[in-house]
Amino acid sequence: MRLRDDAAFFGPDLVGPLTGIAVDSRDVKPGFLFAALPGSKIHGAEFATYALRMGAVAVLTDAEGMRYLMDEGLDTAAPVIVAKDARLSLARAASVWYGAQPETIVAVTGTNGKTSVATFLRQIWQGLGRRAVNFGTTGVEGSITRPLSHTTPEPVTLHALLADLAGNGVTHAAMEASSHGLDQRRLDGVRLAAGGFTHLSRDHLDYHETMEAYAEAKLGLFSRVLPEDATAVVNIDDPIAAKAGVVAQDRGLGVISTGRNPAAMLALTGTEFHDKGQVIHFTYRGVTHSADLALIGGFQAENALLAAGLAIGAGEDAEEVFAQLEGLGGVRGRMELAATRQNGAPVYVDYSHTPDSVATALKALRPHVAGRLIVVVGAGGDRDPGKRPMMGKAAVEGADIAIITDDNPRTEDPALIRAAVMAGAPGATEVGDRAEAILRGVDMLGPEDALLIAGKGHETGQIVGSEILPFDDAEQARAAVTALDRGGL
Ligand SMILES: CC(=O)N[C@H]1[C@@H](OP(=O)(O)OP(=O)(O)OC[C@H]2O[C@@H](n3ccc(=O)[nH]c3=O)[C@H](O)[C@@H]2O)O[C@H](CO)[C@@H](O)[C@@H]1O[C@H](C)C(=O)N[C@@H](C)C(=O)N[C@H](CCC(=O)O)C(=O)O
Ligand SMILES: Nc1ncnc2c1ncn2[C@@H]1O[C@H](COP(=O)(O)OP(=O)(O)OP(=O)(O)O)[C@@H](O)[C@H]1O
Ligand SMILES: N[C@H](CCC[C@H](N)C(=O)O)C(=O)O
Ligand SMILES: [Mg+2]
Repeated sequence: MRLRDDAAFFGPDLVGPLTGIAVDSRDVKPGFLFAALPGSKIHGAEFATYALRMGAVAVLTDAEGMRYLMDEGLDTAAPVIVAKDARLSLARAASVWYGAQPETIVAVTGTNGKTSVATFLRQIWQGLGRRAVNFGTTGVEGSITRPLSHTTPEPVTLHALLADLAGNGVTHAAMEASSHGLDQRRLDGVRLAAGGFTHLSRDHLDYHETMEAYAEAKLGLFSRVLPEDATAVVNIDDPIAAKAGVVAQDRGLGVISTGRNPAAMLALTGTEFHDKGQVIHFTYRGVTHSADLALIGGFQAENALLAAGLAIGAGEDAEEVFAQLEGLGGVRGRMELAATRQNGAPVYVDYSHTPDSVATALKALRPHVAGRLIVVVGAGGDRDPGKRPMMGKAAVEGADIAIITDDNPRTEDPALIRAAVMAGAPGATEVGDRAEAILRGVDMLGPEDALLIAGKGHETGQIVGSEILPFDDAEQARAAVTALDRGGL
């Protein structure tokens, strides 16, 4: 294997075949290339000696890593490859190493809506008879299922997965491109047919620091990762997504614009909400269409349309794609009707964990609620602290009653996280224990009311410290309804 000309080689040529690639020294086996990457806490080069002891036969690193190795006086017969951008070289190396990828791969980015769009796209493909998967936050779903620990896996895991999918006959894959994944070049070795952009709002500033840097990371999908024969599908209601369309157009890529803006090529022109979802009217290249979607929330219609645009952009016939829309099923933990009280009041579980998505989810429910809208919400620990009061504000502004509780505290003090959320939520009630908060919310429900449990969606555990305790919002909602309606409490 040769990494392209943006890398320099030090030491002797590689002797013998490589047997694998690892980014973590603890995963190295004899014959491996060890990618010693710059980290947020430590440089991977600090683990090179250990990796070599475990049998690594080559090391890939950057200039900083090389300096460290020279300062340490690393004495090895193994070649050291120094790349300008070691993460990019790793992505390309992993792509070459694993080789096979499904024929048609689409990536979707944006602060919210990635999992939803990827899932809808997979459903559209499956409806058209394709062997398809979506993968990201909820693992690999569709024709094949697998667990995943990242929304966008790092390159070695990603390319091992793509080769596995291709080997199992999967021809179509819809993947999520997280901003961390784009910034760290995790998907730069993936051969993409199309890329989508939902919208950008505040999140992950603990990592990106500024909204500009966050937007720049997302735009990388369009300025760098998509090949020139790919299509960009962007929601032009959002200014940054619209900018992605311009970036793509400037590079000569095909562009399909979507959104409520009448100028969009695939434009959402009207919505009628009903009990089970919404009838949408839309135009594509000037021709009008309608579809009855079994999905709650205007934003879900926007996601469905973006998914349709991506299917078209990746080569499907538009009319056949639109015929699939009525069959779309909801996404686990996204506006999921988890339980209904005997008096008819619904309890929804939604993965809204940013200020914008809390506001969007509450706004989406409003037309369906004649009485009071109640929300149970909290913010995760070890994540952007600046979003906490903004989430509290979105909760009290969008709901009639807000209960502030714990999400995943991780290594932080949960009381301090709640205090930060409460600072933006005057009039809200604080209930630390999430199960109790859900029970209290369910207990308040009158016949015309509705409850939204926001933040954890499909998650089945609560991360407290370094432990993951079993916890499932939908299950807790059902338990609370059963206990209250059958007189169990
Ligand atoms: C903040 C972030 O993205 N971190 C990623 C980064 O790790 P890091 O910079 O913190 O690494 P570090 O601990 O400083 O270590 C530096 C290097 O030394 C290596 N190491 C470390 C210890 C050791 O014993 N041996 C060893 O070789 C590490 O593998 C790493 O390559 O590089 C690692 C290897 O590529 C990633 O696994 C790791 O993801 C961590 C686990 C993570 O939690 N990432 C999250 C925030 C993330 O990526 N989330 C997005 C979703 C976001 C969304 O909601 O949209 C995702 O795509 O999942
Ligand atoms: N198009 C959209 N516009 C605004 N909010 C949305 C949109 N789509 C989804 N949401 C909100 O964001 C939440 C998360 O949706 P989804 O899981 O599809 O996003 P995601 O981008 O994959 O999130 P993550 O970054 O955590 O993986 C939903 O539960 C909903 O509240
Ligand atoms: N991918 C997001 C998920 C957040 C989910 C929420 N439940 C939390 O723990 O903050 C993140 O890692 O920031
Ligand atoms: Mg996701």
